[in-house]
Amino acid sequence: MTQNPDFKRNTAVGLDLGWVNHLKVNRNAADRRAASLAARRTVKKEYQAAWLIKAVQCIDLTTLAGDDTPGRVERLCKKAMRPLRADLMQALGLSNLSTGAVCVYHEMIQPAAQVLQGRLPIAAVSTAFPAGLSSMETKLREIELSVAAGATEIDIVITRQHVLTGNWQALYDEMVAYRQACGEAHVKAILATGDLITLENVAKASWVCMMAGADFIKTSTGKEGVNATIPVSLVMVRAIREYYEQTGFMVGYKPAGGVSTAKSALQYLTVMKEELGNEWLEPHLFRIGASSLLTDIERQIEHFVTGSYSAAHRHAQP
Ligand SMILES: O=C[C@H](O)COP(=O)(O)O
Repeated sequence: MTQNPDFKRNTAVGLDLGWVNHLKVNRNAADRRAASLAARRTVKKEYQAAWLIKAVQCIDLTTLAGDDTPGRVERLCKKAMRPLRADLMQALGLSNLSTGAVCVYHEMIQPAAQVLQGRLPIAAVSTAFPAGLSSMETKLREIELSVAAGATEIDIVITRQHVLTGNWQALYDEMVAYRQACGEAHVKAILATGDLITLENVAKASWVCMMAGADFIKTSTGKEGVNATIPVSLVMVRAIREYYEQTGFMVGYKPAGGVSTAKSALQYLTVMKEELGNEWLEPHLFRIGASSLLTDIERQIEHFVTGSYSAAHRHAQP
């Protein structure tokens, strides 16, 4: 996930229940800050194009559908390796561009690996995605099988009932076990924030997963009623910032689910830049989990290059 040999991967630091139990979140303040961030920073023209290229590099290009086929995954992987049309790449003076990774179900790891040949990371969703309600034994085995099949990133789903019942020890223990089962593969902890009811629960779950060694914290599976939002993102990235201040470990952030427009991608980049700084705007610390976002980004870049929009259907869907 990271090319930097000096990068210090997060490891379990122990569960500090006193800290977790005292976490508080002011919902109104988070909403106000979210609204002001969206309104305050707008980027135009070549700056916008540069930010959109950055967004492309941070996409986990995703297909997580019951009717996925090796053919669809093959197209997704080809798109991930060449996310923009050749004429747009040429106009922008770019020779190399790819998304951060592809993200698929376990059964699609092998078809993805055949196309990618190690050129891009494969993230696999795991632990009985999206509900997470299989036995622990099954979930750990699933992780091991996905790593053995070639996934270098594992997106696990947490057990929501541990959060909803305040059983932080159980959440910590499962996250430690998932991290261990991943071995060298990096682990993204999906909190399914739309199921967690309060922002305080989101903050606490973020902290517990980081204390247990998560490499990334991720908002959603894309299957909850409410997926990534800016207020939830503010709570999660502030937890990442404080965790870094306390431990020195840099944990990544992945908003996922419903991020389908270039405009919304720019908002998430803004949150990262304003709250965490430029260091967190790289693919080893920031990903956007999205299935259709790339289509809109390519359209906006085409508009920047040619001055006009083409219909979305003219852009190859992954
Ligand atoms: O993790 C990624 C999400 O499942 C993708 O959600 P989306 O299809 O709404 O972009």
